[in-house]
Amino acid sequence: MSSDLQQFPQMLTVAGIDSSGGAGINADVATAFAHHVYPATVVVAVTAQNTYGVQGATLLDTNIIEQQFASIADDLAIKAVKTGMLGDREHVEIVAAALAKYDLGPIIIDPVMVAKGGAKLLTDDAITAVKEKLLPLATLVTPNLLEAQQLTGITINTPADLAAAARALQALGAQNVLVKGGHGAGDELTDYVLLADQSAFTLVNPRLDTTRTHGTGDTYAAAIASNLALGHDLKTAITLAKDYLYATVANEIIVGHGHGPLNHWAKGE
Ligand SMILES: Nc1ncnc2c1ncn2[C@@H]1O[C@H](COP(=O)(O)OP(=O)(O)OP(=O)(O)O)[C@@H](O)[C@H]1O
Ligand SMILES: Cc1ncc(CO)c(N)n1
Repeated sequence: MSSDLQQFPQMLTVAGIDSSGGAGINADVATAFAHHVYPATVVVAVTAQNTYGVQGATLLDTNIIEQQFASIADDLAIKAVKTGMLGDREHVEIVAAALAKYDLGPIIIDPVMVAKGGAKLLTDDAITAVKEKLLPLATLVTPNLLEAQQLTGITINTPADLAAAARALQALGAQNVLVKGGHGAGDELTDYVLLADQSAFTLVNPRLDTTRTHGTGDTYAAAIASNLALGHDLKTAITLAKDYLYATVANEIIVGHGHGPLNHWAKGE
């Protein structure tokens, strides 16, 4: 369908719902709204979780997942898409097929594998499908250190290892790579970015002394997708997203008793 009316910036998140509201689709929607971007959602999984951990998860029937994509593609003008929790191999493949079928703009793949409390959000046998089906579609892939190691088989101990892992992710087909450093040691956290033109840069921030970091990875990728939907280039989109993420962690809100959610009002814009 077409219209001459100027469409409001729109992004799509393809992920799981978090009953406690802090991660997954909930974080993505909050992030998009805070960026004045309209979020559409393809729900892949429903989770029962809170700030202590994940108590249950159900993957939706693949037919309704395909239908959600079709409904959105028939009507909305999506300018960027991000994926989060995809659950298992079958769901990774269904999502990859839909991403290849529809033009949804730049594709951010957040290869979510394990939740903060340690619960698995992706089965082991799905990792091959992520590598073979999703990464070749990725404008940007945003693994944390553990996910980068799982996807590449490279143990990351040094900056050289980090650079090698990012290159290996490009070799698997991702055009641009952001390896997040939240799981690193020390007082400073370093994210490493390798762009398609082979230029690389780091984003360094102090580690904030807080346990309220539920949904940091989701929020980061959703902020990048939102910035791309707004028309920013990728480097600017990543830099602005990092600023947004830092503010949401730095300005704590007290919700729950474990790894609490972020403050999406922190920027107040
Ligand atoms: N305590 C903290 N202080 C400041 N920044 C943090 C903190 N924890 C995480 N971050 C930032 O959040 C971003 C995402 O971190 P991380 O590597 O933990 O991703 P993730 O494991 O995908 O997150 P999630 O657990 O939500 O899936 C990184 O840029 C990291 O620097
Ligand atoms: C639904 C969902 N997606 C992603 C994560 C990882 O932050 C989570 N805990 N829950």
